[in-house]
Amino acid sequence: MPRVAISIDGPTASGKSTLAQGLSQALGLAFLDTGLTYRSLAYALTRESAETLRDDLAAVLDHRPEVYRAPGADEPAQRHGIFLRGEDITGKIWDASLDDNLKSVARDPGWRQAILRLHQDVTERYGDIVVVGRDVAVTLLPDADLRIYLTASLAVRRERRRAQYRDMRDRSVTVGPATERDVENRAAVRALPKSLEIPTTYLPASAVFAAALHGLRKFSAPRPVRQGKANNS
Ligand SMILES: Nc1ncnc2c1ncn2[C@@H]1O[C@H](COP(=O)(O)OP(=O)(O)O)[C@@H](O)[C@H]1O
Ligand SMILES: Nc1ccn([C@H]2C[C@H](O)[C@@H](COP(=O)(O)OP(=O)(O)O)O2)c(=O)n1
Repeated sequence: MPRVAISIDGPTASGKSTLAQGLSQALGLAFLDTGLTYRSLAYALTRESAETLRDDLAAVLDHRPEVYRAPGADEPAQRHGIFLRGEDITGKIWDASLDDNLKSVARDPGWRQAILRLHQDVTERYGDIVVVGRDVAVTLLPDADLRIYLTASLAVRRERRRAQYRDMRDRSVTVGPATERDVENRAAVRALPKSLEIPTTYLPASAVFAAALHGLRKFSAPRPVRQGKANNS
């Protein structure tokens, strides 16, 4: 049973990875960025047949999450790494030419199911974890201690992504409005217990981090003992 499991959902450039990285470092957790698996599969499809990948994705693709083994550690004990048949492809999954493959993978329920199974293996192996990505609260971490949904206006998300990738010519900076999937996902997270929506448009990353920690404390605090009428007399 994990000591702590946190899910972070939200649209592109709402600050999911930034918050996850901060929480995993502060609390000494693993950090699984599920978007990296979607990107890796988009890349793997340029090298392997869809049939081979569908048959047993975990046998071909290895996603090693970032891991902080102690709260407050300066450096992770392990950095994010994606391996295709043992070859490190972590640096190859960002090219904008993979965008079409990425969209097909994300839309296909069969691929989503295969990726979910791979992620379930990872969360079982690593235990205490922060997981980032669309739909993870609903599909991957049904027992999370805290479910975060981040929002930010489209203009702010576009500006964040543009600034983030300013010096990286191969990366796609396209950021669109929240998709139908984002809207459904937001409603689904809201309906779950221990969920916290953080509107980040006007909040610096440090304030988002503080709000998340506050939520974690609130939801993990023991419930106050109710005083019955008989005890109050
Ligand atoms: N609250 C915030 N305020 C301003 N910039 C932020 C905030 N959160 C994240 N950023 C910056 O915005 C960019 C996108 O954040 P990122 O965490 O990669 O988003 P996501 O994982 O949701 O796509 C990064 O450059 C990050 O430093
Ligand atoms: N759990 C996930 C993670 C990513 N995806 C899809 C949607 C995203 O456009 C791509 C790439 O993920 P990534 O985390 O890099 O994307 P964002 O920065 O959040 O837009 O994969 C998904 O459908 N479900």
